[in-house]
Amino acid sequence: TLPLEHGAHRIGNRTDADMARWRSQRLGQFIHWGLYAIPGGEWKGKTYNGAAEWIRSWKEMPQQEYDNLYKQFNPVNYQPEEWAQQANDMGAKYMIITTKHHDGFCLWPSKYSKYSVAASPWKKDIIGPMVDAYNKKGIDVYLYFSIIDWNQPDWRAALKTPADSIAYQRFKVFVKNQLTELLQRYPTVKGFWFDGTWDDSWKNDGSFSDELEQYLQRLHPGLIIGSRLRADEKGARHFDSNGRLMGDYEQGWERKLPEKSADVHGNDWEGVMTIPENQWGYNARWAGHIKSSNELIEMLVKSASLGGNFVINFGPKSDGTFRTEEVQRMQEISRWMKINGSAIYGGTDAGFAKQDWGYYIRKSGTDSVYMVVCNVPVSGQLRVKLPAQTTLVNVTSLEKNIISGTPELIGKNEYFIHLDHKNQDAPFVILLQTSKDS
Ligand SMILES: C#C[C@@H]1N[C@@H](C)[C@@H](O)[C@H]1O
Repeated sequence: TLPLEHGAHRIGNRTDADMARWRSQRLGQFIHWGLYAIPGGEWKGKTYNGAAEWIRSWKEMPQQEYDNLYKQFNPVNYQPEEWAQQANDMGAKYMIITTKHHDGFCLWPSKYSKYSVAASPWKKDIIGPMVDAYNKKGIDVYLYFSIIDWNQPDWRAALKTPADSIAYQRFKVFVKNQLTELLQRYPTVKGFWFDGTWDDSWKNDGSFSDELEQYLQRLHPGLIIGSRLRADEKGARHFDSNGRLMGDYEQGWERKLPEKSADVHGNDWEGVMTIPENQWGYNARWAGHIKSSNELIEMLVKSASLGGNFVINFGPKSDGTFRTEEVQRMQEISRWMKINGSAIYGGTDAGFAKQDWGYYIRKSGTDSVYMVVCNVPVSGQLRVKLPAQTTLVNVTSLEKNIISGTPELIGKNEYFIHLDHKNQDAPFVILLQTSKDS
């Protein structure tokens, strides 16, 4: 292995209580909210094909006009308690909020930037009431923070001249000041979700990102920071030049999920997912494929079965309300989680071979293994193959009228579970109690 000063400083997952709490939560809510919700993907009658929160980068978007949108930010229907209530009903155990996206607009009245809610008609802090409302519901809060900041004159994507380096030095002080300010203002937050760390200026400064991460951990012990913050001294991101994960969990699963256990190498990881194909901020016109609640539930189940967290993204409108399709999905997921949440919370990779009918999830540290059935076989029966020296003690379903009769033993550690449940309109869950043969 290469001698790295700014590569991974820990081999293997964190074992402390803060990380165990994160690992048990499994379902999160991402919220992308900011000035981009005002145009909502449209500008002077034309629609922007990319993600709505990137509209400022659209060549036909006059950037000065975008930057002046702060004069219209006035979310008169913003009700953080309602946001927290619907997230709690959905079963989210943590929430990630964009404090500042790439456009640099701060949803808190930062001392270090004029480009914040303080300059808008709204004037007031958005983040504080949100953190309080979610924490009151027992939901942890993580702060999304974009390193890219199109509003800061000292931001550079690359350092081409000595003047660039001097400006970027000032920018790094600005970043450290804002992150310190966020931790001082919102001491109950559990971590940062960094983004916008792909440019050369950041990638080629592994020592700074390493020192910044250690500084933040000292300032706020237990802080959880994913692999997207850092680069090592050779510019490697997420995994250092020796292939070891940097940060506390793999944070690269954006709009995609691992397929099998081998894809995550036993690391903690988190997948973040949009409901449309690629819209994080509010877009008035959702085009293309819009994921159903069943699709999102299956992704959540798949993530838990592979030992990872799953975070569903929502993009509130500029007035502070949520679009109907998003409210519908929160309500449908809420109904499913109220019946089946025990299979998700504290769930992890069961170590069983994947089956066509769905996913196994082990309740961490126990012999309880949940079967989440997404595809009922035409035979109407489910094959269950247990590891060697394992006996099936009991089989129950989390809903009534799922299983018919008792499981049929068909060979060494292999059973058929016969189903009563024919018309499947959502995944259903069967709990296997197993025991190790003495
Ligand atoms: C690209 C990109 C960004 N990363 C996602 C989490 C959104 O914030 C998107 O704008």
